[in-house]
Amino acid sequence: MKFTDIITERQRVLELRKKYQPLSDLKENIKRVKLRTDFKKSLNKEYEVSIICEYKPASPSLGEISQLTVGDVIPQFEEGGASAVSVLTEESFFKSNIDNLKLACKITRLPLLRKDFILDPYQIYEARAYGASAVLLMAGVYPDLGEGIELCNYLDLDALVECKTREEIEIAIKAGAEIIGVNNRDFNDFSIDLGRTEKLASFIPSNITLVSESGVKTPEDVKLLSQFGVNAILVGSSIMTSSNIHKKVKQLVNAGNSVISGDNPVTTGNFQV
Ligand SMILES: O=C(O)c1ccccc1NCC(=O)[C@H](O)[C@H](O)COP(=O)(O)O
Repeated sequence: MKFTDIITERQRVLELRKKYQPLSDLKENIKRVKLRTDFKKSLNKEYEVSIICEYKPASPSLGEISQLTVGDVIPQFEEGGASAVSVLTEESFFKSNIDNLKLACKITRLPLLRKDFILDPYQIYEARAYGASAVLLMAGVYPDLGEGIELCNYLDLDALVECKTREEIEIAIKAGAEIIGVNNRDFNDFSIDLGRTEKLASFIPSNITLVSESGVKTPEDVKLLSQFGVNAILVGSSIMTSSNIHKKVKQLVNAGNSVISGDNPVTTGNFQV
């Protein structure tokens, strides 16, 4: 399976969604959906690396991960001290859907990220209509990043702009990104390299919120990434496969709480001085 297969499938399902629920309907629905902001704020805690916990039932790299529902896991994310929740909404490869976002809204007051392969403004409106506080925009995938970020601003959504290279970071900054995510997973062979965050962190100014995404399994991983000046870490698989989700989240959260004020007192923003 190639990354382009995911995008092709996403495009196919998107066209069906547009027929099932036209944009005009979504715009009507948005008027009735309570605004959930503060995603960015929840990631910017002084002397603390925030943990974003992801609802992820399956993935291309692991196949089926868990049969637990959002109702099973989100209260445990909350109890463990998660700062925000990411909900995967892709059907075919991640076995979730947009209704899980709506359900998540009823379960938690934590900020909610819509995690998907966003290709079209329709999906940004959809995220807002289903209760998201933020959406993931991939710098290498979304057709016009500046317009995407502007639409997010217009709808009071935060945009987490995912970048894989220094060039993508430059594009994201020019487009007005305020939150940048560095994904540690290679989308060709699915290998993980936490060193990618280390490599790219220095190109991200400290006024931009930095999120490290993917491959985090242990408190040691959290401590390592904390040294690179990240503000937040997005974790999915290792939490979803844990036999004690609440305890696992707490361990990662505690690791994020202790590092900056303890082991790395000289870290400021995304740059180490
Ligand atoms: O997770 C995958 O296998 C995957 C494959 C191809 C494209 C994207 C993929 N994952 C999306 C994500 O970014 C992760 O779900 C998220 O960062 C959490 O990662 P992890 O903690 O490693 O589950």
